[in-house]
Amino acid sequence: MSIASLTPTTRSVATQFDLSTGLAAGTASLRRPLSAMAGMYADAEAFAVAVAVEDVLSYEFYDMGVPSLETEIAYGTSVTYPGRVGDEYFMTKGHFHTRLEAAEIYLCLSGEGLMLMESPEGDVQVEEFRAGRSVYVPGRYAHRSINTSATEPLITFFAFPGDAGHDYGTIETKGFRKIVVERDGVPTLQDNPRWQS
Ligand SMILES: O=P(O)(O)OC[C@H]1O[C@](O)(CO)[C@@H](O)[C@@H]1O
Ligand SMILES: [Fe+2]
Repeated sequence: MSIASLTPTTRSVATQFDLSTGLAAGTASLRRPLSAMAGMYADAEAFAVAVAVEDVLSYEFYDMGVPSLETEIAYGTSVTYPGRVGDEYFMTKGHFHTRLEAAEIYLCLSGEGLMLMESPEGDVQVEEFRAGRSVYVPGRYAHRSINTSATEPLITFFAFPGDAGHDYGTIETKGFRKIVVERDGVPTLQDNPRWQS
């Protein structure tokens, strides 16, 4: 292959991700400390205590700066760290896509967890993440990654249409219908007591 024959671009076409950390040296990630998750966890008291004790990094991910165009593919890695707020596992905020019909694909690189998905009509789907397993998030489904390991980060690679956009407002206002908590050492799906119709 002639590397010189590649079309010059203002953006890098190749990125080296460290498979043990999920991170790309020299590329800035978007970092979400626990304090950025106010209102997301069911146990508000446990959340306040956890943030006061130490505002740890709960997850980080990459926005590789792909143009927001239908013809482009936004991608990156996402790293959700192990931890809990009360009985609820560390998780991403979660979102619908602004273009609701836009789907997304995830490949789990390491760790273990769940993808929680929910349609506006209230259909809830849960899929398992483990190394080598992909999870396809259909269009119209809000999605949230949840790390169910007590020790290992959940590392995924994701890709979605460049013009999908992120609608965080709906989840910030209403929450997901379901949450995942640890019961007798087992990840368990239960109704979200803070969900608002
Ligand atoms: O955007 P959230 O819900 O905080 O979670 C971050 C994850 O979602 C994505 O936006 C992909 O949909 C990624 O950047 C990352 O995997
Ligand atoms: Fe998404």
